[in-house]
Amino acid sequence: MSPPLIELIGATKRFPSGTGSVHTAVSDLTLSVRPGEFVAVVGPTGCGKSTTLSLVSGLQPPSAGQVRVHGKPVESIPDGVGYMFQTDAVMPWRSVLDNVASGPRFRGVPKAEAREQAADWISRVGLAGFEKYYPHQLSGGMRKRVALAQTLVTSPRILLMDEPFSALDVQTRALMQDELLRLWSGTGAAVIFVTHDLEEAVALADRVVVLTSSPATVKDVFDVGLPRPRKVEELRLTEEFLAIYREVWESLRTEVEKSRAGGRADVA
Ligand SMILES: Nc1ncnc2c1ncn2[C@@H]1O[C@H](COP(=O)(O)OP(=O)(O)OP(=O)(O)O)[C@@H](O)[C@H]1O
Repeated sequence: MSPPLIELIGATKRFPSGTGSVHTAVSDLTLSVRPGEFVAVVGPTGCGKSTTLSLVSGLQPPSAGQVRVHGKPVESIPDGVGYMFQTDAVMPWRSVLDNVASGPRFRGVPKAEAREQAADWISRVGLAGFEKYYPHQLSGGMRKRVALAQTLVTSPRILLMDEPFSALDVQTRALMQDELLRLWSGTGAAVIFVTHDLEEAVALADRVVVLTSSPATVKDVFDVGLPRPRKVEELRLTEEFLAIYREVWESLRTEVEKSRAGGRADVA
């Protein structure tokens, strides 16, 4: 079995709170992800999911414990990491082609080659013919495709995704989930995918990690033994899917209830 690409070992993150005290967002969290593994992270609203991702991305140093990527402690933003967030990082003043080419350009790839790589990825995400369009001329789903191409064009070994599809309508979201699985399969990239949507987590992942209500630590880990390739819309209707969904929800439900009791109205 290949060694983990991402390791959080007893990771804890504390933030100074406004009142001068300290708020613990993540507590003693241990999780590892191997190459080619797709891990979904779910937990009640505000429990510390994004903070967990920010530890892996090097945006936040842990207050205690260790965070390793490629076997080395994370001290700054590690190489080979692609990000995708709820709000996409598409630049409105640049064409689709230049948006996608900007990552390779930033890494020093010559312009013509960067544009060639970008055109290839634009076509892979189904946007061939839209290279010269600007983001405002595209639908939300198309902009997400641009963001996917932007993320994947640099062939990241690690993909960190924080609710990337949550702003999309249901049908577009399902399409994008399928697209993500198709484009990710065979890349060997390790994925951590944070979501509020338990269906999305089970449909996409090899493992679903349930975090506790704040502060976040790992409560349960569920293996999703559903075969690949998957078509999420079809998968959702199967007995196997529903059985895993129910099991994960049982675990998550208690944390959501604790979180609600603690004053968080939103649920996972
Ligand atoms: N930079 C920061 N400074 C202070 N507190 C922070 C900071 N980042 C996060 N927090 C706090 O840490 C806690 C966890 O936040 P985080 O965004 O990680 O939760 P989440 O589970 O991703 O939330 P959501 O479900 O709403 O997306 C929150 O109480 C938040 O206010």
